Amino acid sequence: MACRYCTGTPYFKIDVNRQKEWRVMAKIGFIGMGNMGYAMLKGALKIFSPEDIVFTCPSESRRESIKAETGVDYAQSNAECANRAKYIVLAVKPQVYDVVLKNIHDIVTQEHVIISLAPNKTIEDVTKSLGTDKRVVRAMPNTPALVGEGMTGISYDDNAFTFEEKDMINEFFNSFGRVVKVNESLMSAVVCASGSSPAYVYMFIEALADGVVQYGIPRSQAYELVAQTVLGSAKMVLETGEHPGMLKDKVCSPGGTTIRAVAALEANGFRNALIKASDECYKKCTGEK
Ligand SMILES: NC(=O)C1=CN([C@@H]2O[C@H](COP(=O)(O)OP(=O)(O)OC[C@H]3O[C@@H](n4cnc5c(N)ncnc54)[C@H](OP(=O)(O)O)[C@@H]3O)[C@@H](O)[C@H]2O)C=CC1
Ligand SMILES: O=C(O)[C@@H]1CCC=N1
Repeated sequence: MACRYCTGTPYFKIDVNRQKEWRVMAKIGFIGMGNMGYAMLKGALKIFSPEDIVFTCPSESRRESIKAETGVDYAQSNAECANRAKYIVLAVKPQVYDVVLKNIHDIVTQEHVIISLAPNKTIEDVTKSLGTDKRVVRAMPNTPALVGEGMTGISYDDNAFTFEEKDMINEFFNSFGRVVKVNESLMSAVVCASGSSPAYVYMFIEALADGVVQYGIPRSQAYELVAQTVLGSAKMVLETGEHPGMLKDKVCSPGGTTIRAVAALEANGFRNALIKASDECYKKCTGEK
């Protein structure tokens, strides 16, 4: 028998009375509980209570373990999850979007707010699948949401949502970090800036730690030294408002250690490597070869 998560139709017939019961039970429904869904859930629980949330994912053991860990109840199918929440987060890979959107197609109403996380799916793509009267927010969060330090870019049609809904959308994304609203044409650039870039930041931390472990610092101390430095430097940019170049200059004593390291980075194409990484990321988002 086909798995209920893989078929295009809800696996059960919707019971109208049960539907009403579900509707009042949770505000936010996560479909998919992988890296991003779990990070957002954990972050959101710093503000929302478990009763405000419902989730689903195909693996029963994962559903049980997340429920045991967080107290958040799960739905047994995508359709049930959509039926139990107003704000539905599509935290699944783009490859399974079609099947998930078919699962929830008959459940989603004009009252729902669909939050789509896939980098290459436009608001129009999702509304085409669900019906053009359906309301979609496109969002690009990142995994630091897990520790309440996420960064999310969002895009939506201002006229499609009430003030209360816009407040709730902001409250939700702010519950696990910061949020900025951008024009949808800039969402691929947001993927490069904050969606994918945590991976390169971890590479930076790992490489810098490798560099100093050579000189005898224990690895755990190397990670602490480097990670706190990244955190502090990021905070300087956010909180002082100073240009990153000025902040860099303040570290580079004339004839000192830092400028020598900076020169080595420039000689090895440090900035260029990051700009080229953004180019590749952008191309992947937009489908360009
Ligand atoms: N990871 C990241 O840093 C970021 C990811 N995103 C986007 O978020 C989305 C999710 O990514 P990510 O969390 O990394 O992916 P994962 O693969 O880690 O998680 C996907 C989740 O969806 C579940 N799933 C698979 N098939 C179905 C189905 N048919 N119905 C319901 N659930 C299903 C998976 O279950 P199972 O594991 O059992 O297959 C898993 O729980 C993607 O669109 C991604 O591009 C956006 C920003 C950052
Ligand atoms: O790599 C990806 O496709 C997803 C989107 C942004 C981060 N992870």
